[in-house]
Amino acid sequence: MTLPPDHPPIPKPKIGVLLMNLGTPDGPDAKSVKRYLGEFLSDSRVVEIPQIAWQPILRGIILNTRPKKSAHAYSQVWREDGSPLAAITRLQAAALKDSFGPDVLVDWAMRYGNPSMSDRLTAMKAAGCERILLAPLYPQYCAATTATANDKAFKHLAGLRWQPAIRTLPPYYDDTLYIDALTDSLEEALSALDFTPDAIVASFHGMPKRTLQQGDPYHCHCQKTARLLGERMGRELTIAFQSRFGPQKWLGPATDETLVALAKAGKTKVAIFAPGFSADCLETLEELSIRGRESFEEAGGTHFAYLPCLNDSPVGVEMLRSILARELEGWVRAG
Ligand SMILES: C=CC1=C(C)c2cc3[nH]c(cc4nc(cc5[nH]c(cc1n2)c(C)c5CCC(=O)O)C(CCC(=O)O)=C4C)c(C)c3C=C
Ligand SMILES: [Fe+2]
Ligand SMILES: [Fe+2]
Repeated sequence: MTLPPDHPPIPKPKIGVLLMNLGTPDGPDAKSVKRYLGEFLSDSRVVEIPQIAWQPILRGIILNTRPKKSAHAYSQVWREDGSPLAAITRLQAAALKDSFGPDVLVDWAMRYGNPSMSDRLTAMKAAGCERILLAPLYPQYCAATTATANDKAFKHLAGLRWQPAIRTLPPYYDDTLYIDALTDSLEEALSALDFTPDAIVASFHGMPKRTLQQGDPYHCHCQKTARLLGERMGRELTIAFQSRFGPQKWLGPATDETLVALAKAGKTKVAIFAPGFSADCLETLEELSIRGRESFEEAGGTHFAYLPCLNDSPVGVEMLRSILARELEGWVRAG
């Protein structure tokens, strides 16, 4: 059908899959980190203190002290292709690119920083995506991660005359595909070690404890992932929560304290991994692999191994492909 000359162009209908992760600074320097943290920590889903009280603390204290320290941490893990979190998410999107047929576009975006969700959603619309699967890459649901990523996408859609139809990827913390992928990945990494760990620590990102009482299912999702994984692997896992921030009480036990307690209890050989992160990042490569090792060894630990996230490993990508394909059912014919 030919359109009248004054009709806006209508591209061939397509489907979009948007992988969404947290975000990261553009560079490992204090200025970039300050910009990133300013956006991240101003999100009221992340810091649930009224903005009128929080912004003076954030702008007056935190953004004048933390960026320099964090920039140093980022510089220790920065790769040739950029921040690990962004580089790995980009590789995951590239690996999934041709998975769902020629009419399905796969792209990626960050909740804070670049590439921005608005940019990538605009590009998807321009390419003809009339249906979009938003995929927050967080296995365990948390308002501070999953919900805010979806919120940001919906805020962008609120400005569109012609909105695409939307689906969101549910959390997959207890999905057999995820538990199996973690099991395969961990067993391979454990069999390559030159020691047998006395303990295996599953470290999840922490959250303020009151979010559990307020009804966020994050804590329960983490516990269930660890239980299912332990059952599947036939070994006990030690669960811990990392990255405490600010003076409030956070979910525990804390990862740093757990590592020290293990070493002091004579469990001097430890392997640690972070099942809640779909990609290695500052929190795993610097906080666990560098600083975690230091505190463990200072407390008397002798053998320490950090086991990588699923990242863009074949088993990790295959798991993502399967859960995304399931969410696309009815939009894309199986095949
Ligand atoms: C109140 C503060 C924070 C909450 C709540 C929080 C929740 C949360 N975060 C992740 C995943 C990641 N966080 C990362 C970095 C990071 N997180 C906080 C604070 C909170 N996180 C800060 C201040 C930082 C920045 C680094 C620093 O200055 O220490 C990252 C890594 C980003 C990267 O660039 O590599 C991830 C990933 C989850 C899953 C979560 C709640 C469940
Ligand atoms: Fe965080
Ligand atoms: Fe719980």
